[in-house]
Amino acid sequence: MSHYVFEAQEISQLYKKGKNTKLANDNISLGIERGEILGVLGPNGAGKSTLIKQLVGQLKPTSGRVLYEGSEVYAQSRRVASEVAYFSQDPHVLSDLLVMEALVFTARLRGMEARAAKREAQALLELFEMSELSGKKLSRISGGQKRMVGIGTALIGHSPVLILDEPTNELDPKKRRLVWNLIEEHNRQGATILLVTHNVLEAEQVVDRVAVINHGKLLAMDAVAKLKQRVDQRLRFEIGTTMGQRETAERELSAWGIVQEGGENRIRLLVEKHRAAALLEMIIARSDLAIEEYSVLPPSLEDVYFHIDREAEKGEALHERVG
Ligand SMILES: Nc1ncnc2c1ncn2[C@@H]1O[C@H](COP(=O)(O)OP(=O)(O)OP(=O)(O)O)[C@@H](O)[C@H]1O
Repeated sequence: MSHYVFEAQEISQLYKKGKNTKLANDNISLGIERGEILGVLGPNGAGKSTLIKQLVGQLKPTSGRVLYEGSEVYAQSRRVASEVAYFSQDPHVLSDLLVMEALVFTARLRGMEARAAKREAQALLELFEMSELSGKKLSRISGGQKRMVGIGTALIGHSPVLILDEPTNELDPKKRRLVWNLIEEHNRQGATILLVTHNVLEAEQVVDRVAVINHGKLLAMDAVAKLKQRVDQRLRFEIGTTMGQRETAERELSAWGIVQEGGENRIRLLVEKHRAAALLEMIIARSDLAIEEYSVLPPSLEDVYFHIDREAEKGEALHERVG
């Protein structure tokens, strides 16, 4: 048995619409190891959903091939459908069903006996604190509630492989925590899990390895700790400014390190360790910068992600200049 559950071999995806073409994935090779949680990180439009659709056999790569358990994914679509639970970003195929029906129907498709399917569906709805919605149509419940039903359909029946595309989008903090716990629990019970998310800070707590994708290219793939070594000579400054004053502070701070998106009046800055003391002195001395609070932290997976992306962009710019 291959130790890879899924393996992508040099896959590319060229979307064509009239005269427009888009190379969504560019020569990606990767393997998903049995029993791991692999996180796929990348900004909007990076090519993550395209990669997942290729892996599960919904989209045939323009070139390259995808193996599931060592053989071509297309040659075994029924096996993939019964073993791989896929939670897509748009899980509304079941929207004409009632909440309970959607869960039971999915469990039955995975081979569960009717009574066991109903029991598990009820248990999941109870856990989600959504039992009172069991007789409601999916099209009549809120976006977050629909997502939870989608998560339920991914979890019900305990598939050996889970593929989750943005599972915690639109969820409130309590539900997000619940979903991350359930993902971890399924993994402890042996499931291999592929997880696409923008929520890097939360994903960091659960993933074993991370693949970073941007512009259709695989920029890095490694264990979280290994990736963090790339930025371990840096510190993260979290800075809050007076409302409406962020830009002034940001202009000054950008000379000190890599500025990341932080929010309306927040700045996140990745700074080389040897410059941190001088930066602190500057922050304390310069009251004109309207900095109200600051903290200094070790780098997170999110910092690694920004760093890898930035390095790749610098490389590409250099490539363009040379080429
Ligand atoms: N069916 C399609 N036809 C043409 N272009 C497409 C199609 N699907 C995706 N694309 C384009 O391919 C690129 C990759 O899209 P993809 O959906 O894989 O990105 P993503 O990383 O999942 O993004 P997001 O995080 O926003 O969901 C984007 O530029 C997108 O506009």
